[in-house]
Amino acid sequence: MKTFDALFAELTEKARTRPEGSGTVRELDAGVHAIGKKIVEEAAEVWMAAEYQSDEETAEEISQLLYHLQVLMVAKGLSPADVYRHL
Ligand SMILES: N=c1c2ncn([C@@H]3O[C@H](COP(=O)(O)OP(=O)(O)OP(=O)(O)O)[C@@H](O)[C@H]3O)c2ncn1[C@@H]1O[C@H](COP(=O)(O)O)[C@@H](O)[C@H]1O
Repeated sequence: MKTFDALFAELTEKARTRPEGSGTVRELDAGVHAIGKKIVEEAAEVWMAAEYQSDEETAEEISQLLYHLQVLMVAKGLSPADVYRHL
């Protein structure tokens, strides 16, 4: 099972090596504005799933929101520690 930190390390490596076919690289190239829109879209999907769908579907939507938040962190050069500091 993948953790938040393990996914972040994977995405950081993708940004560095830019492998062919990586959705993360594509999203990073689209820029912060596009990533931000994706975050808002995923947040709405989390909300709708929590109200109207199963716990499993809600968990999946949450995982997608976390992914897009991490892509934004990579785009902005923020580390998990920068975030954890505020928790
Ligand atoms: N965890 C994720 C992940 N969660 C969500 N997503 C992306 O978010 C999209 C889900 O968004 P939607 O539900 O809106 O589906 P969609 O509308 O069909 O998606 P789009 O057409 O908008 O891309 C997926 O299509 C993926 O592009 C993810 N993309 C990648 N990962 C993981 O990130 C790592 C690196 O991935 P790559 O960079 O693609 O190699 C791998 O471990 C992946 O498993």
